[in-house]
Amino acid sequence: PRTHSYTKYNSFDKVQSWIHSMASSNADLISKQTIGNSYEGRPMTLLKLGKKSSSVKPAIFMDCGIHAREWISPAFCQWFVKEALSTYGSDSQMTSLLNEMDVYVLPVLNVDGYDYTHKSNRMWRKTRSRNSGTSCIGADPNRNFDAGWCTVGASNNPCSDTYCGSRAESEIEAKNVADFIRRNKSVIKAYLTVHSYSQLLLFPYAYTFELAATHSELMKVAEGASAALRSLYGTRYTSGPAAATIYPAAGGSDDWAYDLGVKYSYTFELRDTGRYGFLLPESQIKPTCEETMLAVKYIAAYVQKNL
Ligand SMILES: NCCCCC[C@@H](C[SeH])C(=O)O
Ligand SMILES: [Zn+2]
Ligand SMILES: [Zn+2]
Repeated sequence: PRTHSYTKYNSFDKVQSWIHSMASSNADLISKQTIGNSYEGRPMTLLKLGKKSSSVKPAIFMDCGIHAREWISPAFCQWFVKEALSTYGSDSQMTSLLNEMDVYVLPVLNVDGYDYTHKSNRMWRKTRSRNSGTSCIGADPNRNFDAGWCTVGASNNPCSDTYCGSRAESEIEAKNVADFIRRNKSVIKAYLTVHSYSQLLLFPYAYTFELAATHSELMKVAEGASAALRSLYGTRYTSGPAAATIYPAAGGSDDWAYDLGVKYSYTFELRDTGRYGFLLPESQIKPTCEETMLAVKYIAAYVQKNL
């Protein structure tokens, strides 16, 4: 049967059926909405976690699977949803968080690419959009946002894995996310985007070496989150502004959200540091998700305290 598992890398179809079953599991705490379709017509289904309320609540937005081959990322978003729903009512912090805030979770942003890595090319990164004038397919959705678009750390060659696209938000998947965040920017207080690998907790900017206006606060929170993560299994993360900590890279979703006014904007690079890389064994899904929960909850608690 189409069995979904939190400790396996689930196919797109399994994730989709899981999303629907979660959304119908607890109408008081979770609902779903499709924020648009992908290039190949797959739905981009967003889960909204949080105690149902007639008034608008401040929110956190988290996306996973923007890069197709980074399978541990969607696995974490699924884990987060399970943890949130199963510990609401028993874990005081999660209960407080979901009472006071909403948490939007997009389990798989790059749905076409994710499906393609399961069926064709495990190492695919980009979207699956057709580029004119070449047989090379797709653009890097994390170079496609309107943030210093294509100025640094991106390529204008459609055959490159960091192709920035024909224009900012040329990729419908990036546009669907940007549209949703724009529509809700008055309530979205934090943006988290989950990638792998390298064990890094990055924050703006990647499109410039200039420090963000709130650099010291972003750094303080990142260091606290990394320490929380490390407390479980000793996994070591490096925190810092992306340009200097990993590499300069324009067009990123985190830089774009930060410049839109989302004060707390972070990119996670989950396990490992290169031994398995994108091919992280399923045996590491559970420990990776457990430790990452601590970091995400740390950030969420900080955001909630500073509403
Ligand atoms: N906004 C860019 C943050 C730094 C780069 C993150 C990595 C994740 Se695979 C990348 O998009 O190359
Ligand atoms: Zn990535
Ligand atoms: Zn990465």
